[in-house]
Amino acid sequence: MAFAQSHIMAARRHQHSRLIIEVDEYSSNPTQAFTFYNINQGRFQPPHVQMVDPVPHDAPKPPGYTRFVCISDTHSRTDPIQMPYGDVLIHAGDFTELGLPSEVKKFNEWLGSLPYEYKIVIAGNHELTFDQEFMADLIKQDFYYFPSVSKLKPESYENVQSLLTNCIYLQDSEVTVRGFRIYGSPWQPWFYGWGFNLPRGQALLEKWNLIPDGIDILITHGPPLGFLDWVPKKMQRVGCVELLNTVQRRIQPRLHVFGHIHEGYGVMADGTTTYVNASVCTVNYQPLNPPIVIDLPTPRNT
Ligand SMILES: Nc1nc2c(ncn2[C@@H]2O[C@H](COP(=O)(O)O)[C@@H](O)[C@H]2O)c(=O)[nH]1
Ligand SMILES: [Mn+2]
Ligand SMILES: [Mn+2]
Repeated sequence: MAFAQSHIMAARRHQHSRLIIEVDEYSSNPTQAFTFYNINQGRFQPPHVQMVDPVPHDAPKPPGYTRFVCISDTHSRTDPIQMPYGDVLIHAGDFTELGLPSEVKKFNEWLGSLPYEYKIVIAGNHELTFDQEFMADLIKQDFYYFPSVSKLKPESYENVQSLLTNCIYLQDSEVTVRGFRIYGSPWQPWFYGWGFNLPRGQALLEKWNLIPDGIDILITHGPPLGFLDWVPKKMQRVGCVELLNTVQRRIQPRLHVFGHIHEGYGVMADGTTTYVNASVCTVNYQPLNPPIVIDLPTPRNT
């Protein structure tokens, strides 16, 4: 009996224990990490890793599917975007230039004009006012790096999230819609000290460790290493190594939507997860890339 009980306990512990992701030895050099894992493991190569053609906007939705319309990096330039039919809108951050309340209100009005059943939004590094710690530091530095934000009164942005009345805003949090568990997080690797920047390695891994097991759709502002994260002018991979390891080894979502690296617009898949870089704006901040449509089978009992 004692054996049977301890055996059951061990099985339970196994069932509830979570895979621990550790900081990668190549964390601080993503280009080197990409080369190493490609040569030694073929980690980013066919046949399991492929570019994917996006679903045409006029393709009929298969019965029993939910249609996701994915956009990112609209940077207050929504007017020319042709929005396709769909059920759920996902915006992966950088909807403004500086997170000014006037920009947030305009974006919220635009969201209100769209017909989707659910609209899910996260912040990016340009939504400065959504990052409360960033704003507190900025005030201490007398707005040295962002003088145009200095005219804002703290009362106008302290509760800036509440201006987003026409969507579900996620910030290290999750929501279930149509049976899909969806998690959103704005953090990305440090680059010139914008909002929600964190150093590569342990600091970012701690944010990814907040993502619960069992998430179906992950939304982050930045890409994981090796998926639509290439910056041609620098000849660099800039995706987060810890995000890749968390996505591929622990979360294994059906869909991972991000933006941030405008040059990486497109769709890839690794056999488990479909990766969408939904940047609407090009590297010159022109809103020329169309929204990306993804159909997923709707979970039963919803
Ligand atoms: N070499 C790197 N370039 C980066 C990184 N993060 C962003 N970028 C470049 O900036 C644009 C636009 O980004 P935004 O957040 O200001 O809209 C992006 O397309 C890249 O060219 C980085 O970590 N390293
Ligand atoms: Mn952007
Ligand atoms: Mn960005």
